[in-house]
Amino acid sequence: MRAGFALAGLRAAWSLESSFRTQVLAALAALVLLFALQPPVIWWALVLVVIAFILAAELFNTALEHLADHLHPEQHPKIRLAKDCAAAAVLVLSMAALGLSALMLWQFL
Ligand SMILES: Nc1ncnc2c1ncn2[C@@H]1O[C@H](COP(=O)(O)OP(=O)(O)OP(=O)(O)O)[C@@H](O)[C@H]1O
Repeated sequence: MRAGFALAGLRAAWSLESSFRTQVLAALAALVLLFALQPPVIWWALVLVVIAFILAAELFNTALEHLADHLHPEQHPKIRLAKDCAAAAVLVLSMAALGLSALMLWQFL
């Protein structure tokens, strides 16, 4: 079952990757902030989309790391490039989330 495989992926990322657990906790903190500030619905949509993008990027990052480590356990500059770019994707989205949080606090506090 497709959903079963996806849930297995979520469970694996949660148990293996501390960065995924950190991102999930940050997402929960963002939801608490939304409930506390009660901003207009567009802000809820923006925050939910950014949360989904970050968690999805983190899952792709985890998938790529595990695939690379399995297929090529030795050090290689191309593996470094692939892993660094995947990590950079998560960083870019995390910076967008920080900017969005700052804007929301500035607007509604
Ligand atoms: N096989 C490799 N060859 C070359 N460089 C590597 C290799 N594996 C890891 N690196 C370098 O080490 C960094 C960390 O890789 P690692 O697989 O340990 O990820 P991680 O520390 O688990 O990252 P994350 O916190 O995103 O899960 C990579 O971004 C890359 O620069």
